[in-house]
Amino acid sequence: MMQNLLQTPIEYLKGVGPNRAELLKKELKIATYRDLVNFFPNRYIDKTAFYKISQLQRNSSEVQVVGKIVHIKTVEQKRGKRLVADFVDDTGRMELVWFRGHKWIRENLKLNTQYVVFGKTNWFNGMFSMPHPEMELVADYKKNLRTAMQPVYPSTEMLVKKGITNRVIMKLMQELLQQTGLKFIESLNNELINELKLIPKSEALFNIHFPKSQEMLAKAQFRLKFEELFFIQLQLLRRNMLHKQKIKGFNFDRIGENFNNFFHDHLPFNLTNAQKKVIKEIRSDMGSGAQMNRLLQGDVGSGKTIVALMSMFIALDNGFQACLMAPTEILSVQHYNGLKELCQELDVNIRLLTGSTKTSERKEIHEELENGQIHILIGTHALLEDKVKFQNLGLAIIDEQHRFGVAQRAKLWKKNEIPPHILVMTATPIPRTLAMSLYGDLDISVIDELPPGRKPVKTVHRFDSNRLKVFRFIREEIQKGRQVYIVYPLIQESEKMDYKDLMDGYESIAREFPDFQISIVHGQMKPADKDYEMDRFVRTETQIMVATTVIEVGVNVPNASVMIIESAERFGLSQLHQLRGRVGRGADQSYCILMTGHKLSSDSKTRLETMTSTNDGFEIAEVDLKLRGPGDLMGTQQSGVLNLKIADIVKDNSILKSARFYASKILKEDPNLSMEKNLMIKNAYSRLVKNNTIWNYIS
Ligand SMILES: Nc1ncnc2c1ncn2[C@@H]1O[C@H](COP(=O)(O)OP(=O)(O)OP(=O)(O)O)[C@@H](O)[C@H]1O
Repeated sequence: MMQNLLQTPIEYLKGVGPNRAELLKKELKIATYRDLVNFFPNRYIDKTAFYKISQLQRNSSEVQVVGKIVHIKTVEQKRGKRLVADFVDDTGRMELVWFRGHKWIRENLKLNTQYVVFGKTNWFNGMFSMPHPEMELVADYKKNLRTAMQPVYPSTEMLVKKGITNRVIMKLMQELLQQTGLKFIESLNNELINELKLIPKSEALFNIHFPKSQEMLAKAQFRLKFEELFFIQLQLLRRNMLHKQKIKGFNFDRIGENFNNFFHDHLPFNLTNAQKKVIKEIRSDMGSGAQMNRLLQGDVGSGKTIVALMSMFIALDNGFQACLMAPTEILSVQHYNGLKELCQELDVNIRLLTGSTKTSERKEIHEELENGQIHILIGTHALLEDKVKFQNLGLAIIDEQHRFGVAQRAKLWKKNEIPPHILVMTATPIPRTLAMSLYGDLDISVIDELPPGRKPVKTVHRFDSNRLKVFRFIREEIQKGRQVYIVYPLIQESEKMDYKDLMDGYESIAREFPDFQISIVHGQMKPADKDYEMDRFVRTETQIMVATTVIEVGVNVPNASVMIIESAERFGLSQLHQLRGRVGRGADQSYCILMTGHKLSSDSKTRLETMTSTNDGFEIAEVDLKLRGPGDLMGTQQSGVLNLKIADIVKDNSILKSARFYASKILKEDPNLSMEKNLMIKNAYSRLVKNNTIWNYIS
């Protein structure tokens, strides 16, 4: 019954009718009573205060005054006519002004009758004037629904043009909430309501539209934000839980020869505590009987590779194969060389498969993979091809999730009847709260500690006018035997201009340093040429690498100790941090120099200051999130975190944490929400799952 009422088409609401219904649907996607209830104001105007005309301030914004019109006249102006009314109260006089709608106003306004007027005032010709005020007879004002704060709803030009003003929406909302008999079913349990001191749902929905006070508004907002985030988290956590129950995984409970051998005899350094913790988490996942789906986050240089390798050993020790997939050829080769070196003393067969693997070798790899001779396969997305068949793939590691995406992850799954365990590694720190929502389907491990003895990269900001000094510094470093990166921005919209910048830069550097060898790498080069240039730099045949951001991800040249970033104001924070991560990988002191012109926006300044003040990727990611909002962070588009109606993933961080905490607590105690006390939650949850939109649970 109540469900039905909420689903009532909006044209049945008094005051709507077919034309308005059409408009509301088109402009605001409001088609039913439910849609209207869930259409929230985006701000509120405080209407508790009344001003006397004598109290008006020249810089006041919106004010409310009671008085009467004593005279109306039309004033001819160069730019057209305007209608001016003398409006008085017992303290003074002001003018109400209209530039449009004169006829209607003249016919309808009553002289010498008390009105409440509301609007912005201007100081003009020695007097206050209020253009196009909202007006209401004091008599009506007393009758109508009053709230301390007037809601202001999102609107469109078309709506205003067609007369669906904010006032009209308010009226409709009032009609809906007070005249239709709409009632809302509670969707949280008493425990939550009591513990968090939440107000009842119906009160929250009423106060979000017509707040009785500042305090009630805050309570309404809190309740609805909590509820929104709570149900999202409940859904994510439950999906994850069901996945674990449903999707069986290989049970790797053996820790055998490879792992132990390596751990005891061949580990080149002591693992950090963070690495140990993460390996433990992975071990326990792989031995749990369920399929692992884990995201491994670790700042640049935090030592993810060794964690990947030891996880692969667990698969090998249980008689299975493993693979590692990287987004580019350069990175695959780098991983291949690195892992091969680490495994020198072990009886482990590692192979590399990329787009440029020769046909004969490729064939051999295919065969040896199928008959189990290859233990570990490393490569690019060439690994995803159907021809690549494993004998028994037990663990698939994906480096840099963002470049692959969920669909490709799924493809890896299909390589076996039972899906392999999946470990996704990323060096782009994602703030924890965002990660919770973005990767709700993955468990998350974080390496939050750098190996000991790392010297933090010294980061400075220099203006272009100081370039000569910077050049001198580059020279000194190269003379000490180090190598230098010089990076130029490359954004798609002005690819041509960027290309020109890069080439101009290259030429001026070549002129400045005729005695040094220079590599150049950019996106328009053929992969083979890129690799060739990169390789020269890796082998220290060149001292300077001029590049666009193609070198951003994962390139490892420990001897490179200086990173110069040109037009640094044009880079996002995460990108700057990634670029900086290319130096500081060896024993030497490293430097990152951010070059800019003098004109900088305040956001650019914040970014540069953040970079020069911290090396902590997670801290940087938090600032980035605050500056840009989640919309610009990679991967968010597809995730639905942006479809939040009332909560803000950045500002409501603490509500999100608490929502996550309680969702998880409830599921732990009552995984299927079958307990009596969770009935309300269960009902709301089923509606949510059925309709696949969070906000349909409101009812
Ligand atoms: N516990 C440790 N103690 C000392 N050195 C370590 C430790 N763990 C890793 N390293 C070294 O630190 C360097 C960086 O490690 P690795 O390449 O695994 O980082 P990463 O997390 O993959 O970073 P990036 O994403 O930037 O490539 C390597 O040279 C590695 O040998």
